[in-house]
Amino acid sequence: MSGARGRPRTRCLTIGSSDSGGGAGIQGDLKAFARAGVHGTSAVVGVTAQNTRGVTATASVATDMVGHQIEAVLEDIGTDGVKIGTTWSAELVWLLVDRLVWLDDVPVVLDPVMVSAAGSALGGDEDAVTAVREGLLPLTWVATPNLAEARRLTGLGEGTDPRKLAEAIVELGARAALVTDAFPTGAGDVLFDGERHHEITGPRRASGCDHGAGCAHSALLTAFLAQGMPLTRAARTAHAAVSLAIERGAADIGSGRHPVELHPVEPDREGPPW
Ligand SMILES: Nc1ncnc2c1ncn2[C@@H]1O[C@H](COP(=O)(O)OP(=O)(O)O)[C@@H](O)[C@H]1O
Ligand SMILES: Cc1ncc(COP(=O)(O)OP(=O)(O)O)c(N)n1
Repeated sequence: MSGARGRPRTRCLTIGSSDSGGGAGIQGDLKAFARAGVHGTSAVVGVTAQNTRGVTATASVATDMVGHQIEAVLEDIGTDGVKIGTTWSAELVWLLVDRLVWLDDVPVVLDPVMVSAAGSALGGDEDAVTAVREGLLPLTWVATPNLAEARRLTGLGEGTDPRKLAEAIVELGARAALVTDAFPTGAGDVLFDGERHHEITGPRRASGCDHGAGCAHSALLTAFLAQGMPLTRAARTAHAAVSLAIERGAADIGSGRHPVELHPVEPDREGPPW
């Protein structure tokens, strides 16, 4: 398979849940992959009945079926990057660990989704969080929690400096941690690459179109790393793209928190194209 410029096309696998509203989850990730020019594949671990106002029902997919999806993708198509979103149970997490531990040199981005912007619970129980901590974080290249998720993962309290949260996640085994929407004023993220802290800042958008922002951000980050972009540039480019996607969001879709609307991203160029 080759891309428009004759090079082999980059492939990325998203492991997460369906959002019936099309803004976040698997649907949001596949749109972000397409925007970044990579071929997206998926392993659906759960289904949500969801719109821009919230989640009304959830169901998980049988764990062995998740395993079959991952095997089907990897044995034929292969992957250059993996993004993990919702992880509903410890059993599912340990299956993912078992399958992903064999991937050599493939960036794994973990977006530990626990609650939607509309306030609906999307994470697993405490056993699932423990399994993420003990099993998945050590396989993770970059974890991308928001502040609340970072606190739950680390057990650190309200008011903990986001830089300390990122360091604690690296101590738990991730190679790097990017705490999203980490500043009380303005907007932006805090990245700890295992050695140094980087602040990624930008204007705060108030369009009301932020549903799917976290999914789009971590999916773009996965795509950029899979394409070989250095981590700090990938993190800055993903934030800039999502910030614009909030500003120019899909305000005509739904009556709650409208979805983000990603615009084409060309990571081959020196800087962000916007
Ligand atoms: N109002 C906003 N204006 C600009 N950027 C934002 C805004 N809200 C979130 N972001 C950016 O969107 C990305 C996803 O972050 P976040 O919304 O925290 O994810 P999640 O949906 O997982 O909570 C981050 O790069 C963050 O800085
Ligand atoms: C199925 C599903 N997965 C993940 C999320 C969380 O999406 P996110 O991008 O963090 O955006 P918000 O929902 O917080 O706006 C989700 N909602 N559904």
